Amino acid sequence: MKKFSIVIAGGGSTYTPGIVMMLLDNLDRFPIKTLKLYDNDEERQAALGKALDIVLKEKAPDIEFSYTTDPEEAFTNVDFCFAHIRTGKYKMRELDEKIPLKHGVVGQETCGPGGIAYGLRSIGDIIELIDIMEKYSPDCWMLNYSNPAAIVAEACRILRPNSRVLNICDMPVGTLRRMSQIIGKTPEDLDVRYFGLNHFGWWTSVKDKEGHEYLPEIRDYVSKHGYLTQIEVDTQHMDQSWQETHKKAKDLLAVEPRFLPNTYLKYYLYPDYVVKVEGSDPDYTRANEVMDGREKEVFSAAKTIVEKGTSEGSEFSIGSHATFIVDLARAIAFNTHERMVMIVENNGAIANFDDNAVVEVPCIVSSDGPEPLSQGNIPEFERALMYQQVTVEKLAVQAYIEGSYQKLWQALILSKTIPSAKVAKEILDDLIEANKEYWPELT
Ligand SMILES: NC(=O)c1ccc[n+]([C@@H]2O[C@H](COP(=O)([O-])OP(=O)(O)OC[C@H]3O[C@@H](n4cnc5c(N)ncnc54)[C@H](O)[C@@H]3O)[C@@H](O)[C@H]2O)c1
Ligand SMILES: O=P(O)(O)OC[C@H]1O[C@H](O[C@H]2[C@H](O)[C@@H](O)[C@@H](O)O[C@@H]2CO)[C@H](O)[C@@H](O)[C@@H]1O
Ligand SMILES: [Mn+2]
Repeated sequence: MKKFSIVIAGGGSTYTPGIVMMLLDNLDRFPIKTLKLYDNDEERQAALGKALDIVLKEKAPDIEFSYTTDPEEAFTNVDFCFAHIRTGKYKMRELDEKIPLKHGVVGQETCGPGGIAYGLRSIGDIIELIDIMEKYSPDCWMLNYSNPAAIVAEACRILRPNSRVLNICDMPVGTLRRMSQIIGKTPEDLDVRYFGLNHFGWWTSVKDKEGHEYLPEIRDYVSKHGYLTQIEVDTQHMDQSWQETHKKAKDLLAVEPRFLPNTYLKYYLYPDYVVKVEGSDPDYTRANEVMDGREKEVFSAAKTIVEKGTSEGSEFSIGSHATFIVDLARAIAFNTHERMVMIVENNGAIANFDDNAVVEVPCIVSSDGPEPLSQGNIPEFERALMYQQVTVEKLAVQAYIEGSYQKLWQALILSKTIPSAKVAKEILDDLIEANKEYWPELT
């Protein structure tokens, strides 16, 4: 079997060890020749790189492993770039969450004003990464997890329409894992129909390979418990705030009882609840929870491995969300025609939605990339919500490209998370100040 060369961009990410461990667990399905880490923060990446060097020497000495901050070295002779960068790091995520909250508005990584702010920081760095990849390895595919995926994907569609970049999200697979537990199956047993935008969608069917429809059974469970399941499905997302999110799916289902909701809809359908009842603490948000939790755990595990000179007894855990990346890379590398929920240009997949909208739908993935599967017409309620949100995403990208204050203000006004043009302006002005180092100048 051919061996592949991979660069992980955002090598210092908290997800890097989980992805590397998962790659090692799948070497029989996806053999690796070279594995490189690339980051623009040398110190952060080296902390993980040194530990992973030890892990790889112990577990897969044949793989050529290295880490670098040099783009040419990182991107030369690679088949795949797995990208998960965070422009501005957790320091800026914290501000994305805290600034809106100060104005009584949802403060979230990818939704509402925080997501828009993050989007305007991410676009430039992602486009730069694509250009570097194309310069040094023109046939390379980028599997891009970097958030906010909806805005990043729209920017790629406009600015690099022919590039081999696939923007992806693990939420659909993560939630399918929960659904499969509810009905005593595994995700591999199930095929779904799904429509929406990234972090904004609904499942309309969950069937096994014999064609049995499980939607009613899952809906019945979700109407009582949300997606909360008894088994620990995911070591990284069991914090209280995520439990609340999975539970809240119950109330999302009440709004549209026919379909199963993506949990991120809570920020748009229950923003008042999120801010006032759920206990969004303006001084301690998810960014703080992640810095005190996942980031500390991952970096202290790395430190222990380096100090002991071995990974025995203090191993990194396998990233549960990371299997999606291997399945996707395999689909491209081996033309597997796997069915996966992907972020793509609509082009008729949702019949009564704009062709040029970036949507999230099931696709068949082959060596040519994803081919969207038709989801037919969607109901008026969902269509209207989606149209409002996709316009937010389009305006944000246009604002970035044109340097337009007006368009960014309009994007914020249109976000269902924001109550008025006045509040939108106040938040925008605070975000501009906080993002001076990262955003284009807006006039
Ligand atoms: N799409 C999804 O469903 C999904 C799932 C999980 C995580 N993510 C995303 O993955 C990313 C990483 O998340 P994290 O919590 O581990 O963040 P993190 O801050 O731990 O890691 C991000 C890394 O990217 C690096 N970086 C920033 N700009 C860069 C650039 N221009 N070039 C190279 N490296 C750069 C940083 O130095 C940092 O080491 C985020 O964008 C997050 O939203 C997406
Ligand atoms: O708040 P964070 O940084 O812990 O997580 C934010 C990411 O959450 C989603 O991904 C989850 C997924 O929902 C869960 O099921 C599991 O598989 O883990 C994923 C993260 O590894 C979301 O899709 C991402 O876009 C967010 O970045
Ligand atoms: Mn996601």
